[in-house]
Order: sequence, then structure tokens, then C-alpha cells
Amino acid sequence: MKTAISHQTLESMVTPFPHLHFPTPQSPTPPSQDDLKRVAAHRAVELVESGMVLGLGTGSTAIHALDRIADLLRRGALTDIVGIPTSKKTEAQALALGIPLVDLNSHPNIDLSIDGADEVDPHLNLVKGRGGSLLREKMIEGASKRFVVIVDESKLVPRLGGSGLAVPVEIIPFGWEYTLGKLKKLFDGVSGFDAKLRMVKKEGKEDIDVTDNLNYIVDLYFEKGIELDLGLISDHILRITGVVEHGMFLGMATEVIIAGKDGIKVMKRER
Ligand SMILES: O=C(CO)[C@H](O)[C@H](O)COP(=O)(O)O
Repeated sequence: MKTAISHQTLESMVTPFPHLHFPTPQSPTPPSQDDLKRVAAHRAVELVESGMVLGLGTGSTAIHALDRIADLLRRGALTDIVGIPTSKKTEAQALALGIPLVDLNSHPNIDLSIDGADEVDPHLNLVKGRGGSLLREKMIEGASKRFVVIVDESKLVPRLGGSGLAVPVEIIPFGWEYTLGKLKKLFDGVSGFDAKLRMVKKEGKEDIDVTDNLNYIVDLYFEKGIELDLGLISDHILRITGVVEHGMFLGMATEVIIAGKDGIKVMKRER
């Protein structure tokens, strides 16, 4: 699989927003980040056809896709859709919206998954899982014929890990300090590297964050982004016993829909 993306091709794919209102130059309010997330999500939902099995993403961008799908189902513009949620949160949201759900066991061949991302690099590699759902997302999106990523332009980075935010790794709770130590050792000597167990505030108290799969998350920080070979890093992380999965989605996205102040850009991967 090779990516055919350059800045030039990216620019040439810029299209105006065809169906959504945006403030004109006369208008004082620029689109908010949430407006941009909704625009990208609605564009992706244009790819949904009746009868499809859909992977339903997790997060503040993916919820706009769920809302739109539910709206089209209610109006009869889409029929016979079933969705597979990538998290318990998405499952609850989809049920509340009336989207029929199935699971990966009964439906292992997914037509289309739509999900957000935390970072997108120029080769369509992603960091996902700052919302904690990376494992189910990777399983479901990996089982999809088409995996469409929806982001606002703030998610574009020259290299993964480059936004200063974390690259998450899901680990089993047993011996977590041992696994954290192994991850730290792997990147020993990498300047500006740090690794921390993800914590969460619950009722005013700090507690360990637990995933839908009852695992923990270690967040890896790379001050300058990952300057090493991503495939190699992926292999080394996955080889640590105690690691379940990491949040680098390499070569998985078939296209990325990016909403920015100037319009929508679509980056596609050639198969
Ligand atoms: O990977 C994810 C959750 O695990 C999300 O897709 C990612 O965190 C992006 O979230 P948002 O759309 O809220 O910015």
C-alpha cells in the first residue's frame, strides 16, 4: 500500500463546503473547532449507503457522524444500517440515537468505519486513543474495507507525537510498573522522552484510568515527535510482554477528511 500524498496533491483536492453554512468574510464569527469537526463528519457520512455495516468511532468528532447517521435513518434516507461501536461510550450514544448495533463476532467484514484521530501525519498514519478506546478502534477499523478519518485541521502534524501530546499504549494491569519500566527502557536515551501511567480524576480524587477492556494506559511523550522508524517502534512496543496494543495506526486509514477554515481537504491512500 502506498500513499500518494504531497502538499501539491493535497492542495489540489481542496473543495469548498458544499452543503453547510459557514460564516462569509462579512460574518464576524469564524467556524469553531466543533463546527469543523461536524463538517468533516458530515462529509464522511455522505459515503454511507443503505445496507452497510459501519464501524462507529469514538470522540467529539465521531459523535457528529453518529448524529448525522441517526438523522438520515430517522428520515428514511438510509435504511438497513448496522453499526459496531468502538467503545462503551459510543455504544450508549448509538443506542440513545436509535442506531441498530451488532458486534464484530457476527459481522467481521465491515464496509466502512468513520472515526476521529488525535494526530495525522502526511502519510495518513495516525495517533489515536487519547480517549482511551484504541484497542477496540484498531480491531474494528482494521476489519473495515474503508477507514475514513475525520479531523479538523489542528490534528495535522509533520510527524507522529509531534503535537506534544501523548502516544497511548494499552497494557494489562498485572505488573504495570514492570511494563512501564520496559517502555521507558525502550526509549532510553531519546531526548525529551517520557512515559506516564494515565490517571483520571473521579469525584475529586486521582485514580488510575481503566479502559473498556479493564486495562491501563501508558502515555508516551516525545518532545520532538517520533524521529525513529514508526514500523520498527511499533514492533518493539508490541514485543513487550504486558503490552496489549498501541495507538499508532500505521497504514490503516484509506482516507482522511480534514475540515479547515478554508474548506475541506481529502487525503487518500492509493491501494
Ligand atoms: O482515538 C480516539 C478515542 O480513543 C479519538 O478518535 C481521538 O481521541 C479523537 O478525539 P476527538 O474527535 O474528540 O478529538
